[in-house]
Amino acid sequence: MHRQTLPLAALSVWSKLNDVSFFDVNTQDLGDAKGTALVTRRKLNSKETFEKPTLMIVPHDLILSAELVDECAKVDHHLRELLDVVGGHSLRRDVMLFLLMHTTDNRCQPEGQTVGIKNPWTEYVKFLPSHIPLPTTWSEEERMLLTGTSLETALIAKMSSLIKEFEDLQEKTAEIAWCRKFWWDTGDLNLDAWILLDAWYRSRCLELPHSGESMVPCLDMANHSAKANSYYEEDPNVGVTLLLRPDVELEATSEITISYGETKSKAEMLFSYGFIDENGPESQKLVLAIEPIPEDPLAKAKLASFVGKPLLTISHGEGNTVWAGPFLYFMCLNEEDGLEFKVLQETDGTRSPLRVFWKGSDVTEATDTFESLLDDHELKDVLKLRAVTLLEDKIEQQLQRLARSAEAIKALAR
Ligand SMILES: C[S@@+](CC[C@H](N)C(=O)[O-])C[C@H]1O[C@@H](n2cnc3c(N)ncnc32)[C@H](O)[C@@H]1O
Repeated sequence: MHRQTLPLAALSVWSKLNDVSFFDVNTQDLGDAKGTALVTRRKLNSKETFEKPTLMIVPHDLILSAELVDECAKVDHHLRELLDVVGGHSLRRDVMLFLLMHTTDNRCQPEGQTVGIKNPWTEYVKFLPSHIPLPTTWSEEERMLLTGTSLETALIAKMSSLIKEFEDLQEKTAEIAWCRKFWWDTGDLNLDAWILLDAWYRSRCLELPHSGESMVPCLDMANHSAKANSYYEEDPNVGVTLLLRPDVELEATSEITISYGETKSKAEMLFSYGFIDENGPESQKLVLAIEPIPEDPLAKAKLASFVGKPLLTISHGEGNTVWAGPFLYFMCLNEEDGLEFKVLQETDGTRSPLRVFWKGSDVTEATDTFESLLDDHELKDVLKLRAVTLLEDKIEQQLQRLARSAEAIKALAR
């Protein structure tokens, strides 16, 4: 999408105009590896002081949260119209529509009107990067690198939901004159632009105690570290404050970092932020989707009635490898073993949803606990062996896929 950008050097002017205070902190471009970052202007020390050194204050009215979207939609009839037609699905999608309005080029219409009402975000979006290395923005070849990893199916699902959202936007706004003029007739708005809006949101939003999931201008220039030297707080009367952690001593031009989430796995970091922090949690996890056996006549009923998602998780940490796959136990059972599906007649004559019975007892709410339900069965060892055999098959298939992916990576590197 054609959009205006502003150099990082102009951010200090924007900050002054919008009352964002920086204390001893600058923004700096760290190049392709990390993009923009916050760095110290001078040596800072939080050791031996009682005051928590404040690095930045962002006023409350700049926080892009559900509240700001609602407030803006009250005065901006174009944004209101857009939200009425395609909004209301999720906060993420509403914020993406808000950002879309602010990136829509405000070239004058013939009658002298512009689209959307200006606010501080109209300029701030011009500082946001045009590329974020989230897997959704990777090329086909780069996506191949995820073959056989936990992210492969997650990325396929994410791409298909982004495509659906974009097509929905296109279809529902096709007859709105200003959308047609600025987006569709010019071809200015395409799927890549929608993917970038999603990447902005996911890589820059954070959870605030009062405002909820939000984007905070300027604070969103802070990069992540598992050993972050700073943290943020929200005061609803003031806004968001960035503070130096206690016992931190930093030289001038050191990077100021925050934590994007201490418990996030490496896969989650790559999926939502486009990088892996080598200092992040050590444990390695592989999550695979399990499909029922195609010849199983009960396959559809099992999928429909399983509590939770049919996943296999293999985790490795502290010298130990463990697996969990409750669907495998359910998947390997047949009617002869004691499994039954029934649709019951309710007292009002209606039919109940599918119910699952194991050896005569209703276990509809417990289909993810078959590993223990099997313990009372006279053939429990045989049944459990079937589940382990399915697990072995799944791992074997996975190893073959990983080997093919390794060959593809070698070919790419040549
Ligand atoms: C909230 S933004 C931080 C500012 C960003 N660097 C920029 O250029 O605008 C989050 C993005 O910064 C980058 N990033 C943050 N921490 C990083 C790190 N430790 N290593 C590599 N990239 C990082 C990733 O691209 C991530 O999606």
